[in-house]
Amino acid sequence: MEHESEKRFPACPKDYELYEEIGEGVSATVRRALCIPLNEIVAIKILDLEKCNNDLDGIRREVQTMSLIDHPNVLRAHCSFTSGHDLWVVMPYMAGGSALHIMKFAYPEGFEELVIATLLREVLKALVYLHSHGHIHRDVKAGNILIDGNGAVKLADFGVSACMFDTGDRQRSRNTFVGTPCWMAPEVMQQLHGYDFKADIWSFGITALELAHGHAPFSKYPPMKVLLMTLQNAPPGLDYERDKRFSKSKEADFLLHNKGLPGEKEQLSQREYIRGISGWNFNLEDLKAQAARLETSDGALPSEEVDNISNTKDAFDEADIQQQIRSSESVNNSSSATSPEVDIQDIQELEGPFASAFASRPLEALKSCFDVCDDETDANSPILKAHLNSESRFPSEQSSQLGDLRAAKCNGDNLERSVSVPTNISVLGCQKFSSGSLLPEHVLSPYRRTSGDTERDELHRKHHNERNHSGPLSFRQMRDAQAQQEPSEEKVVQRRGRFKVTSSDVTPKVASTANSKADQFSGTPTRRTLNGPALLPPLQFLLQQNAMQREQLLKLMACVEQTSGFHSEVSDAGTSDSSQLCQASSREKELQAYVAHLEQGIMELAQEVQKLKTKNTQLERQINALTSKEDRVRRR
Ligand SMILES: Nc1ncnc2c1ncn2[C@@H]1O[C@H](COP(=O)(O)OP(=O)(O)OP(=O)(O)O)[C@@H](O)[C@H]1O
Repeated sequence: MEHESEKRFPACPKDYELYEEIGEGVSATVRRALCIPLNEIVAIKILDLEKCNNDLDGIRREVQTMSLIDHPNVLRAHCSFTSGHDLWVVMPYMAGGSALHIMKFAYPEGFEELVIATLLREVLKALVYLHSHGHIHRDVKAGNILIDGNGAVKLADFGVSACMFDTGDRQRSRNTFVGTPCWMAPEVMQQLHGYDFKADIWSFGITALELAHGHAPFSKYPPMKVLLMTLQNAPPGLDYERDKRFSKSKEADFLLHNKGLPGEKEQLSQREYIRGISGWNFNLEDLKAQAARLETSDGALPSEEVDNISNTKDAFDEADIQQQIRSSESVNNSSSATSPEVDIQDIQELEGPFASAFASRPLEALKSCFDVCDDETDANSPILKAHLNSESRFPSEQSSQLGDLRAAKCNGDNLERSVSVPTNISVLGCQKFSSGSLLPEHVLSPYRRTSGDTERDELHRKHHNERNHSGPLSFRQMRDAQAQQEPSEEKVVQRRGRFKVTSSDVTPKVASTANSKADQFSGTPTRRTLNGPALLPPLQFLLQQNAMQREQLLKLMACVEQTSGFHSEVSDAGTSDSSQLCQASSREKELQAYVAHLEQGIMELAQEVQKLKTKNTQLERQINALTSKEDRVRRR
């Protein structure tokens, strides 16, 4: 355990000299700073309390909880205090930046498997710790995986993000989300039955995909569409056709193909899935309309692109997701069937079999991604102690890749090159940088602008404009989007971390008409009892959707065959495999069978009711006969 915080960090703004901004969230900015009395560099997260609709005490409590956290993989606050309208949270400065930054500037297509495994392993340790202490992180994402100057990986933003979440019931209104809900678990979006630590596991999975692909699933889409797709589709996952570079673990194979899952569990899983979709707390048509409006109104996606997306990517994503339904259901099933303790135990147990897949000295893999800055060296870091003196050992595949990079000239002027050359390459091929290539001083930071450095600015602009719906939306971006979507700030009805739920241009949702399939599909905010008639409309709707998607897929496949150069885009969209079509149709068949089964059940119930009615009539007759007999006897 670290005991950095045993140093007394002053709780007064004048004791800190603020330097450049190193990060920006919805309601907070993060700045590098010097703690003057201790002569130590720190990071200070400055939260604008006016933008946070929680009460101050609640925030204080959360920050206090944060300072009680003591785990090498969880970033712990040194101290916190208020300054005017702001809350200052003083934290250790993580010189390596976030996994998101490293990825954006050096590995835009995602990290190597070894690096991903290493990062995730450290994050899992943090989550096991938090969950076993009854905490939910609620904001697991690459942007919150921070790396210090020694290569230690820490999960950041615990407590700080939590305090931005509130717990009130979702307003029954047409909601507008500002921010990106890419990492948000469906149950958190639904706000129906609450959520637990499993929400973190969802975000963890999304983060894994983010690290693998360079962006979170659906990150190109506007928030409302992400919301819709997350709720509508089965959980995203790796596509082993597209992601051939990743090894296929036995565990993943098991989950993907549901091998050995007993029939009863499979049924339970199916029911879970259907229960999930029939319990939506969203009006599907509203969401679609809003997503469509956002796509065109915010100028993020030109209409052509929107068409492309809706005609290609969506369709393929859908098919891709259909293929993954089995695996996701088995995951859902197993997680829902076990207690939190059991799940945590499972994670711990997984360490054994998984351990062999990781680097024997995991941080070595990370150390290849950035330099160690001597002045940032933390002698107390257990990870540093374990790894600092170790020689890098890489699997042959990675070595050859490094060899390629080694061939590249290390030129400080070439930013892209300088950020993509790992430390050990610098050591081998050229003079080692005294500070990390990924340290803010040397990496092209989106937040740091050096005057006269037009190349940086250009790259910054490029990256800033790319994927303007992915990753942490900058506050300015969100403010602009918000300005378009929300006529006034008063309309905000809820704020959940990065997400704002507003009631702008909203008329209270009137109870859906009985004929509205969409409304029936979306469900009502109160929990419904699961009965046959209630299930039929959503299932029918799902069938319809499946048919439409299949049609789209067939069209697209024909199109792909004709059009050259389209293939990469298609495969990028995550599908193109005819087996997915089979999956979709087998899913359709399964659902049809289920509908038939339900219809039969309903018929049987109707017959039963009829029998009972007849019996009832007979009993009434008997009672009448008895009563008249009794009357007659009495009269005599
Ligand atoms: N202690 C730290 N040391 C170094 N950089 C940090 C530190 N804390 C945060 N950052 C940087 O600041 C960025 C933004 O952090 P912040 O927590 O404000 O935003 P976010 O998590 O992306 O958004 P939000 O809090 O709104 O969900 C991080 O991604 C990281 O790059």
